[in-house]
Amino acid sequence: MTLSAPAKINLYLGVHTECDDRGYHKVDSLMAAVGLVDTVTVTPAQELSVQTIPASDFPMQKNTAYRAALAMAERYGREANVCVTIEKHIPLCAGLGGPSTDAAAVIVALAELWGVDRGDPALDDIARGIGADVPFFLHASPAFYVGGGDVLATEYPALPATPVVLVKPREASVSTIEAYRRFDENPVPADKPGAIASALRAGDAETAYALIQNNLGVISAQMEPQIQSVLDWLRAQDGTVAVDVCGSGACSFAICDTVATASNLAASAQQNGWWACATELISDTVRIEVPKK
Ligand SMILES: C[C@@](CO)(OP(=O)(O)O)[C@H](O)COP(=O)(O)OP(=O)(O)OC[C@H]1O[C@@H](n2ccc(N)nc2=O)[C@H](O)[C@@H]1O
Ligand SMILES: Nc1ncnc2c1ncn2[C@@H]1O[C@H](COP(=O)(O)OP(=O)(O)O)[C@@H](O)[C@H]1O
Repeated sequence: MTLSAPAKINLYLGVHTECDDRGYHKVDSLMAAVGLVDTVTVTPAQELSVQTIPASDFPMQKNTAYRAALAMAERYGREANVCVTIEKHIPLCAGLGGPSTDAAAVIVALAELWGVDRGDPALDDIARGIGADVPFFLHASPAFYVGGGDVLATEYPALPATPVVLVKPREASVSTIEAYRRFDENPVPADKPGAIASALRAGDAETAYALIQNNLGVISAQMEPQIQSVLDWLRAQDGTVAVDVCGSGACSFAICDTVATASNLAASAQQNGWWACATELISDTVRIEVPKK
């Protein structure tokens, strides 16, 4: 079975200083999937294995896909005897949710193989046990998450296939843990999410894009000056409608007026030595690919 596992951007990220029992910050997170995908293949095997292309520099057992398979096996009393191959396209330490979407793809694949209803709430519990962003990839996009950013509050109508450019300084990487730690040292207050949530509920994409914000991204840009350089550059370009950091970074995104703007900006960003990709907002999260006849 082959699945496409998309990246996400945060249209709104509001981190608060309060933390829950796990030490997770209270987070309001409004996420949307984009068309940049990892491709995850899950096939029956003698035992569980996970490999990535290109190969990872960390043990298979630490891969979120491996952890998700074990958690599924434990919950449903089954053996996770599958070989998982992940073609990686989503950059690491980017705030694009790469590890989270890969984990969600394995949850969806095993649920399908074992006849588990995709609406089973246990899947959300397993997902949030792997990481705060994982539940998002099991549901519709865009959607609003509360709690630690891992509890679904509202799914919204699909947004138009809006052009987006993603730009990441190649050497920059921000650890999510470190970004939250620095936030605690010097918290930046967040505006309330009500206005952007209302715009999305009404299907008013233009108003929603004007209200994009991320108070954790402010911290990440302070931690990594190259993120600030990318933000400044994107904001100075013609045709960018809204610009912000993806989650905790180090990637940033711009909503663009046209497909041509997104692809021209990706080309110019690459000439600046940055990783960049022109893509668009999509309405699906993890999806099982139907084999071509
Ligand atoms: C910041 C966000 C925004 O979407 O994502 P990324 O930018 O990393 O993609 C999320 O809040 C991250 O989600 P995710 O990357 O899944 O985080 P996890 O693996 O669950 O947590 C990593 C660490 O971040 C901190 N953490 C995470 C979530 C949260 N609400 N409060 C926290 O303090 C904790 O220190 C935790 O140990
Ligand atoms: N399936 C996976 N794909 C990529 N990285 C993974 C995966 N599973 C675990 N990791 C680890 O997660 C780290 C990136 O995590 P994180 O910074 O939270 O990503 P992001 O911010 O891009 O969502 C990698 O450096 C790697 O060690």
